[in-house]
Amino acid sequence: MSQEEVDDKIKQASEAQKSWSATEVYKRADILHEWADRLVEKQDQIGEVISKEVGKNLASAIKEVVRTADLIRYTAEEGCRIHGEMLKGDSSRGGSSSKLAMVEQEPLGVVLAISPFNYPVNLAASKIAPALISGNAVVFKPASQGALSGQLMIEALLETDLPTDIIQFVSGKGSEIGDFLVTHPSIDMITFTGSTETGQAISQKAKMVPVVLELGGKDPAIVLEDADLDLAAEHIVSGAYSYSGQRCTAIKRVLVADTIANDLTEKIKQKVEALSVGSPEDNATVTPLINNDAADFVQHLIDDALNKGAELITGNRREGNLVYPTLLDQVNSNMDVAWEEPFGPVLPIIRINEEEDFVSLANQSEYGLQASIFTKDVQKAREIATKLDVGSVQLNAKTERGPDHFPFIGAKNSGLGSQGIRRSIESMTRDKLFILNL
Ligand SMILES: NC(=O)C1=CN([C@@H]2O[C@H](COP(=O)(O)OP(=O)(O)OC[C@H]3O[C@@H](n4cnc5c(N)ncnc54)[C@H](OP(=O)(O)O)[C@@H]3O)[C@@H](O)[C@H]2O)C=CC1
Ligand SMILES: O=C(O)[C@H](O)COP(=O)(O)O
Repeated sequence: MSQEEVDDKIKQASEAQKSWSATEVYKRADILHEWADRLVEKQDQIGEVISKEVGKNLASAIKEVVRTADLIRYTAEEGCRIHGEMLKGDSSRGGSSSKLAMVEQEPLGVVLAISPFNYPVNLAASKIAPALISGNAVVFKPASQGALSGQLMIEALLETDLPTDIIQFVSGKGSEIGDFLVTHPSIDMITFTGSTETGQAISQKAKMVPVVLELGGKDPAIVLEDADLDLAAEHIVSGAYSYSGQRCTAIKRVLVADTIANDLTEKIKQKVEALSVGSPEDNATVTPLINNDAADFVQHLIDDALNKGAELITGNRREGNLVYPTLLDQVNSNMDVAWEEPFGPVLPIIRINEEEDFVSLANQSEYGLQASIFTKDVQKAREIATKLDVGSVQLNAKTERGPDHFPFIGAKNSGLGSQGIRRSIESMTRDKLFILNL
């Protein structure tokens, strides 16, 4: 789309929003439920397009559509439970009980939703549904690779009774229309998921509008001496390699006590070598990466680590965009793979000798999305968790965003604000007071 077309779309959204915010919440909820029904009906069709468009295995792509329908239904229900509050004035010194404030949640206006390629339906709906239930209009810009899936999802929404101008689908490269969108005077809020680089640029350009950002990560799996190593290996492999590591919440480094590192590495190796590698149509776990640059970057991380003395446990094979699952041991802080987010199927193992290094190394990262701790000692896990500079800590399980109603937060360069159904609704509304002076 040209900037003129985008401008028209934003104006239409802004105009339509006024009557939408006056529409009863139960009617907005009915529309969202209908949207969820349509998505479930079309799960095979949309799943196939996701799979072909972003190379996600077909079963996971279909699962993404069904998960999204659940998210939308939960959002519709949650929106019906937002009631505001009543405050009495006599709780502050000098105040009076004849002053009563009704606090209501008002929509912000037009929400700009920008989503990444890797969950083109789920991460779009997790922005669109909360915006709609709270009375906002939405301008939705999908990732260019992911735009067809996004369009199908919006077509399903437009089959409901939603007034058509409330949702505006805007296509075009972020590098061409991104700045125009994020600085447009009729955009009242920006909700973005994508890379840290793009997110930081958006937050610098956006003028006086709330911005919620979910960005990159370098989630560590911290494995303590007493951990159940079979459980840890199972979660680490599924966390690191599913969808070829193209998840913000993928496990992107293992910090393991040196005394158990050999055993853990062997268990991880066996599971990695059992992963299916191949095409999305055949439901392989590891499939070709989104583009050639992404595969080049992962290859650079592997080469850099090997040149600097890392030990290749398995992998380091490539066919075009397809990078075979790669496991590296003896990784140290001088290697790029210790710090960079690969967004691909390479996992570094970093051996830890001093207990305090678990936390210090985890926190040295610029990112702070999630962390996993594997141990039988809940008290110790809790002590470590309180020191980790991340949004969420998982005990004895892989890092992950779901379930979708949990708050999802990125600390440091991993984000700004909080998502998760209720938090997303709150981020798209503001308090408005009507004060009775009786
Ligand atoms: N924390 C989280 O919740 C998640 C974080 N991510 C992170 O996202 C990254 C991968 O996703 P990817 O799609 O490559 O991320 P990008 O940052 O490249 O793109 C994300 C979105 O931003 C758009 N965009 C690009 N440039 C601009 C701009 N100047 N202004 C406005 N919008 C712009 C893109 O459009 P276009 O495609 O047209 O360039 C796309 O829609 C990883 O770093 C990953 O960690 C991913 C999922 C979840
Ligand atoms: O983009 C991502 O990585 C998603 O937010 C991950 O979601 P999940 O951890 O629930 O799969």
